[in-house]
Amino acid sequence: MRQAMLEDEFRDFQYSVSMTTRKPRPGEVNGRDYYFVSKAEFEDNIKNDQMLEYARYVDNYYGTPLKYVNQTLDEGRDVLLEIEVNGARQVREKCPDGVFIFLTPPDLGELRQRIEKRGTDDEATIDKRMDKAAAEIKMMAHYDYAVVNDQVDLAVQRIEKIIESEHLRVDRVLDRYEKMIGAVK
Ligand SMILES: Nc1ncnc2c1ncn2[C@@H]1O[C@H](COP(=O)(O)OP(=O)(O)OP(=O)(O)O)[C@@H](O)[C@H]1O
Ligand SMILES: Nc1nc2c(ncn2[C@@H]2O[C@H](COP(=O)(O)O)[C@@H](O)[C@H]2O)c(=O)[nH]1
Repeated sequence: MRQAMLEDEFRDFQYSVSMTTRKPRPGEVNGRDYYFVSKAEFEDNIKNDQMLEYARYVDNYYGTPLKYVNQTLDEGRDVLLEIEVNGARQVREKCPDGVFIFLTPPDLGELRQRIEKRGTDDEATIDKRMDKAAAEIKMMAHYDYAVVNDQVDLAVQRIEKIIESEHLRVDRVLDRYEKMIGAVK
């Protein structure tokens, strides 16, 4: 589902395309779903400080290239990162005003069925992904919101509401109102 659904629903937001050393799944397109790179290329990006964050996840690197995120934020637009928990912790440290949403399956049995149905992973990899999923749920306390992905359209609506509300937070708009008051003095 990745960005196809999200971009459709969140027209004002830019989805950040991650970099990974994972092999593309059937139908995945380089530069749209991920930048698929070699381990050496990924490690070069780390060495050259070109990643906002990165992590190892089930035998592969995943990370967010910094350049695109900075460019989008400089244009005054929101950036949507869909990343695992270790990366999210790094982003929290670097971007404390970010909003952190924990997206969770209805339960782990359902998640296993979904991954099996996708048909892209062998049994050992599915086991590793399930272990990760269980461990990640323990990190939920470090997030701002929890959204259950029971149905994609409902999950999207919940995320959209969070983003809308976050834009209305006083600490995000106060500056604008103070300028308004200042202008009439
Ligand atoms: N609400 C849902 N109902 C049914 N199937 C779903 C739902 N959400 C996701 N899926 C499917 O479950 C599988 C695993 O989804 P999941 O979101 O974990 O992986 P993904 O979309 O490939 O991206 P990523 O793991 O990188 O976040 C995918 O095949 C996805 O299409
Ligand atoms: N830390 C990061 N995690 C990422 C990034 N892009 C994706 N992910 C997460 O990896 C797992 C596995 O993804 P999959 O496509 O192989 O199923 C999943 O939890 C993604 O959210 C990233 O840039 N940084």
